[in-house]
Amino acid sequence: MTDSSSAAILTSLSGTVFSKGHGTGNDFVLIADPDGKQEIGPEAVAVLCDRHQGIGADGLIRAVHSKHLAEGRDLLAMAPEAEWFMDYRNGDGSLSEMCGNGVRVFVHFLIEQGLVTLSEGQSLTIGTRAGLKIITRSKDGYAVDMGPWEFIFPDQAVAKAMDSLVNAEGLEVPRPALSISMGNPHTVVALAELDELAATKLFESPEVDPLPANGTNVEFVVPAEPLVHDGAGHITMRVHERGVGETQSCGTGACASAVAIRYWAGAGAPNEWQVQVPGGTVYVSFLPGSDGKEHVQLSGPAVLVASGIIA
Ligand SMILES: N[C@@H](CCC[C@H](N)C(=O)O)C(=O)O
Repeated sequence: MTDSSSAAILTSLSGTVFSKGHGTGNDFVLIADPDGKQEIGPEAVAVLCDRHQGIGADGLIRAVHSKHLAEGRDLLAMAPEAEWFMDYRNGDGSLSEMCGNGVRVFVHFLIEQGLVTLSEGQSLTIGTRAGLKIITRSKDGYAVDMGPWEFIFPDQAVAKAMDSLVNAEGLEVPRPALSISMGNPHTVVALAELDELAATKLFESPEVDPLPANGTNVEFVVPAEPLVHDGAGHITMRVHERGVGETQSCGTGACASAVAIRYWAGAGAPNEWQVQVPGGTVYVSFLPGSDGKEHVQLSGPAVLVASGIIA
């Protein structure tokens, strides 16, 4: 994009109030647009998320009443209480179905803006492009019912416990991987050592073969040795996010990583997981859902650091 087109975009957004927040270092620009009057297109998102010439963030979240978006109206027909919709875009402007860290920060933003009231222990249902999500406020943050997980390539995953090969600079040979949908796509690679994780270079997109139809987020994960202590599985993760690059954390990626490592660990693997990411720790639990399916719950903090006005 040229300097003049970036400047024109910033001028068109002049006066817009924004907040900046993060969940374990996965950072977002947040804009309240309850009446759906300020659609922010892909180019504008890329300009605002630029870390040198914009505000800088991994993604942009617009808080909009569900009734103003087609996807939101479909969800309202099922759940009239889902008043708010998380309109999420990656830092490059592309849409993603879901953002796990973003959901927590979104709800925290709604509360801090006085747009919803939510006490500790209470839950809120919101709309996302991956469907309805229920968020419960806790003492330390928020727990999100992310719904059921799915294999992206179920036949290969079940037959061979892997479905693709992933390569990245720093790895000597391509590694077997498992592709998991958390509403958005993930490909999880297990590495044996923390040194190997540190040596993996994530400036460029990892090569994934076969690549899921809409691209993928790639998680590199080292299981702790021993894997389980204090009743929970422990893993360390780095991620290369679709539409962003390497980030400090990815909530849906942490869920997909726990799914894959638990699957590989086999019978007796725990239902509670702690996922260490460069920006902190998030927690993943597997719980029975009211629909009879296994649901994934993601818990972690949400922080708002600043607010401002686009000049
Ligand atoms: N960081 C997010 C995931 C954001 C979307 C992802 N980059 C994609 O394109 O699917 C999270 O916390 O889940």
